Amino acid sequence: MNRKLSTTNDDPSKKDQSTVHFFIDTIEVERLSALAFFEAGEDAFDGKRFFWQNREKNFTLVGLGHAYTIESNEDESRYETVEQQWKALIAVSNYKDYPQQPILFGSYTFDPKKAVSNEWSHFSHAYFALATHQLVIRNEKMYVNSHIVSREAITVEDIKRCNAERDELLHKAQVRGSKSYAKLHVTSMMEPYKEEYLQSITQVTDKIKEGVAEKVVIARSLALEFSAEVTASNVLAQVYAEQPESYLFALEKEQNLFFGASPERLVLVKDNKAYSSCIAGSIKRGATKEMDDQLGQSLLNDAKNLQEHQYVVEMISQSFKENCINYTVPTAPQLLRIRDIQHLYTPVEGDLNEGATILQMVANLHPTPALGGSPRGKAMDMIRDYEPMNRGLYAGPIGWMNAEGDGEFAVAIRSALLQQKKAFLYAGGGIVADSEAMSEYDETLVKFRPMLRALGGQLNDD
Ligand SMILES: C=C(O[C@H]1C=CC=C(C(=O)O)[C@@H]1O)C(=O)O
Repeated sequence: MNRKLSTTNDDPSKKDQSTVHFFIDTIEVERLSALAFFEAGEDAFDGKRFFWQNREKNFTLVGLGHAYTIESNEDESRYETVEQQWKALIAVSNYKDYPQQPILFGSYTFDPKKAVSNEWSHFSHAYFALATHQLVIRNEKMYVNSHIVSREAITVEDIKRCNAERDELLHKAQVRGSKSYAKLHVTSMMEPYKEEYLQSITQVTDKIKEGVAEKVVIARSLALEFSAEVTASNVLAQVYAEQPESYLFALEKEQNLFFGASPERLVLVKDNKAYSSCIAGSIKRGATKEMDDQLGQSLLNDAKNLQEHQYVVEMISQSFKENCINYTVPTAPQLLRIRDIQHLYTPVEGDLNEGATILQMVANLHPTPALGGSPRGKAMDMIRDYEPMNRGLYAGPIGWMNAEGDGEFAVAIRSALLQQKKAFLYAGGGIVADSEAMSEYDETLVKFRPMLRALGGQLNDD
């Protein structure tokens, strides 16, 4: 076990120059379920927890409690604000003395120019947290970090309290394990603004034919109600069991839980290399292997989907060209098959320019034409004008970064917002000149399916 008292330096907030103290403690643990650790925080840290697992399942991060939060409602500068505050906080830490670095986790809304409203009113345009107790499981090794950040001097008593709290959580998680939950009971399912959505597809298609934009992604929501309050641990356990091949994420803010299972990497930065993925163009899975292969082949040869995909490849390649010394992009897409859907997929990777950071990449890449459109500015204007809802965190960047600037962000699709007895699910699709409203509608039904299944809801054809 490593143990050190806090280090101090200037305040990370630009506004206040008083001293900040940052205490870190790391212990290595064994036999701990990430879900059980999340659940163990249910009483003491309700509303202040997060969960992340990467697509490859070799990195899991769970956060309980907030040692430090960074929020911003700025438009252009929200990426910079998070970056500066995190760097300033890290500068006062002695993280190099520990086997596990502190990690900042959080998410950005899809569109900072659109005021957060309706179900999203509790969230900021940037919402990040350093956990009080942070579990990291990486390549079979497990570490729990505890963090205290304070303007007051950190006393031996504070550290004792923090360690006792951690030991209590570990005991709870190890002894109880993760619970098994009864199936959730949905009492109503509504499609808000269905007519407006169908109409918006026609309007957007007409505008694209007029040459206003090439591609615009339009989304809609489903609203569910349950017979009883649904807990975050319950939902997370369902998502965990149901979506083995995606990024899993969950982020609490007070009584709100934003969660999902996304196939889409926005960017991974590791040892000065950057990796992104172009995912656009979709078709359902087939009931038999033959049907599945036929559907996959027809997707690989479908001009409309290839066009939708190509806009994403061009934009992400351009971003890599600007931010990397060199980069590689395969010449043709392959299939990415996940439980409910198949996508066209092109991975992109490159060696980052000196000094380029993960949040600069996130700012540069988001929104790709897989969630916004092409050209970006025109597509965003059309989403603001025609899409009949507020996306909030849906389709925004969600992920983490460590003290040395490595990290990963996914695009928060296949996602939902849970508010006790209510949930809102979100899905969209790329609209090009020859898109048809009803087939776009059907595609959203396929994309709703993972979160709907996790929440115990059913579509007519299930
Ligand atoms: C907008 C969504 O998916 C995007 C990502 C992959 C494929 C897409 C498509 O084929 O339209 C969408 O661009 C969503 O899942 O809500």
